[in-house]
Amino acid sequence: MGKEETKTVEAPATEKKDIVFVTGNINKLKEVNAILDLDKPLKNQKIDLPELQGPSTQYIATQKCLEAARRVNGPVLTEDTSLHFNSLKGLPGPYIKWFLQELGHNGLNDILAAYEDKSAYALCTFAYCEGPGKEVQLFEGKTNGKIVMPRGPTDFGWDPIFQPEGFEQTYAEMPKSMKNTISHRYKALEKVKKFLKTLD
Ligand SMILES: O=c1nc[nH]c2c1ncn2[C@H]1C[C@H](O)[C@@H](COP(=O)(O)OP(=O)(O)OP(=O)(O)O)O1
Ligand SMILES: [Mg+2]
Repeated sequence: MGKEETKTVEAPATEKKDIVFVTGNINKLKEVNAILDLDKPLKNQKIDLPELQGPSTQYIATQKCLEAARRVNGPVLTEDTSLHFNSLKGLPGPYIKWFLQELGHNGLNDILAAYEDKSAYALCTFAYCEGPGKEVQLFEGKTNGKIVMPRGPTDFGWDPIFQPEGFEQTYAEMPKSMKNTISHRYKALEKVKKFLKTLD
């Protein structure tokens, strides 16, 4: 009887549901786990969530996170990455995935051929939602750089054509350990880390 009682008292500690990181992108997951370096890595569900078009990266990130919370029915973290060309007033921005898919690295360079200014910035937006219909909180990280002809391994998105400010290498050329200390994702995760601590 005493044992039963003890169990009941301990229950609240495990009542809190684990946060699920919802992404269809394996490379994001790898970087997030490398950067967060938690004792207990984030749980992951591979769902390629629909992404609405919208007036801002914040709007798109918020809607995606709400959809993730609905599907998982619990606390979720989602992430959106956009790549903004300054000459194009920030485009392709959140639509970079489709531009990259259709045009490739060379095509993205071609778009900028008409402009002197090749500067760009990578923006990472993490979104947290505790459950269906709950408020969404956003955490942003931004890294400035420029668009260059592709250099380095081609295993992750537009890494070969993004050269961060202050570096001679593209994201793709530098060791992962270097990218993970200067990247848009790293900067956003610094904020996520602080926030996660407040939940403990
Ligand atoms: O650090 C990065 N370095 C290079 N490329 C990157 C990076 N991070 C995202 N990417 C690519 C993937 C996708 O082509 C687009 C973002 O689109 P985005 O919707 O956020 O990613 P996704 O659909 O692959 O995964 P998710 O299921 O989390 O939405 O930029
Ligand atoms: Mg996506």
